[in-house]
Amino acid sequence: MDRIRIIGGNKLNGTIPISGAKNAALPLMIAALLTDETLILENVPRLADVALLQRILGNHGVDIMSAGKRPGDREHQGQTLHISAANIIDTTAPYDLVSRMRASFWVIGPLLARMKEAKVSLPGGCAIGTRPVDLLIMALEKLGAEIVIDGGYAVARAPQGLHGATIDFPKVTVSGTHVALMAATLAAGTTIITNAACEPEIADVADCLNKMGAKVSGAGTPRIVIEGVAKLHGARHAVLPDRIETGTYAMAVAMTGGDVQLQGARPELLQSALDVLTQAGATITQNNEGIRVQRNGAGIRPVEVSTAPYPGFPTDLQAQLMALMTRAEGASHITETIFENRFMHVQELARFGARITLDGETATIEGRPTLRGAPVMATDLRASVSLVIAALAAEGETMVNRIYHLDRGFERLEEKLSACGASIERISG
Ligand SMILES: CC(=O)N[C@H]1[C@@H](OP(=O)(O)OP(=O)(O)OC[C@H]2O[C@@H](n3ccc(=O)[nH]c3=O)[C@H](O)[C@@H]2O)O[C@H](CO)[C@@H](O)[C@@H]1O
Ligand SMILES: C=C(OP(=O)(O)O)C(=O)O
Repeated sequence: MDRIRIIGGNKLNGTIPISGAKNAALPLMIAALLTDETLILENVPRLADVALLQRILGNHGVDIMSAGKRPGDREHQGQTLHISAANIIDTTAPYDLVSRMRASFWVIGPLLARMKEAKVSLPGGCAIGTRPVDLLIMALEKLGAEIVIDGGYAVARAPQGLHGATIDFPKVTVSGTHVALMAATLAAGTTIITNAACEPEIADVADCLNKMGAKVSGAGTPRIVIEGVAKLHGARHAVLPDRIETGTYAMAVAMTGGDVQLQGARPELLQSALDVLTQAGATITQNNEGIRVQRNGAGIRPVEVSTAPYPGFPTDLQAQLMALMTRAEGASHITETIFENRFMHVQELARFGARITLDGETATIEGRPTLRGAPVMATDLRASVSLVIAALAAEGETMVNRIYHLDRGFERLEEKLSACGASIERISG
């Protein structure tokens, strides 16, 4: 299994290109199931999750071609995928594939809408909480589906097709909103989703659906209205930049000190996180290229932060902020309100000498002037990258084990960081 070795202590200086967002690319690829014409997606990141979803879609009979570079493309431009679901040969998404990536469960929405049936394995448990799918099932039932759980599968049927409905989510759910939105595009009549998730990835998917002929308005707000259409067609769409990758590298720079240009980043996608970084002592400026992050001289100031649905501080940046606060000049408090058990990084950060105590959903972090490198490993994606952030500032060597989590969500991580002066290398095998 690959590992990453980091020798801490170098400041980061240079440019980091921001990739397309994993959490938009996945539902956009799934949206291709809604049409028998080709959906062309640009700026798709090269990630393990994207490759796995290609396999899952392939299993349904979807044809995916990765187009070569075009003249004028940047050296590391994301890939362009031509996705054609002209013939769906199988409406079952099997356990061995779905259990490895939660978002693959979302195929249930488009399959039901277009094929009137789907049999999808319940997604695997995950290291950040129980993560049920009851609200996704509730939304599809409102749209007219009959769903039973049988043998670990959600078996869904809508023999008469789906129909429009009002779906009022009792809590904000990104997965629920994606699935309801995609399914409603082909339902007969109008669907209104209230208390919808407002994450930019939802608005990106809605933009793409509208290019495919859907009639969606209000995406990016808590009230989305979808007028169902009989058929969707092909389209071309570029995946928006990854705000979580952006925030992660911004925190890495705040941690090590230095001056880095996050190329292609869009500040409006992560304003709450940038505000927290400014409070912590980083200087953030927007320019034509993206976002510039600097911390020169000043220490790291402690912060009080609670995670919240968009536009609040993202849970997907909570672990990275905690790593940063391990070196703050004072005590910070970070409260996790989205997932009940997203603190697996706490015990690993302790290996660097960090002082963190947990009380329910709140972590208190007593900042320390120095961390020391250590062997570490993590059980989820963002926790893993928080260990990389700690390691970049720790004295001596850190070995990060089990890095397949990192490969799920960070494209060329070690290449991007070493180009800015980090001492970081992947050790294969
Ligand atoms: C691929 C992707 O985009 N993943 C993101 C997505 O996950 P995901 O879409 O799974 O997260 P949700 O927004 O659905 O979950 C939010 C909360 O609602 C709960 N819930 C959800 C569905 C349900 O049927 N019942 C239920 O109780 C969850 O357990 C959680 O406590 O949004 C999360 C919250 O921003 C991010 O951390 C993930 O990175
Ligand atoms: C939790 C995440 O992903 P997933 O929802 O696919 O587990 C994430 O991207 O941080």
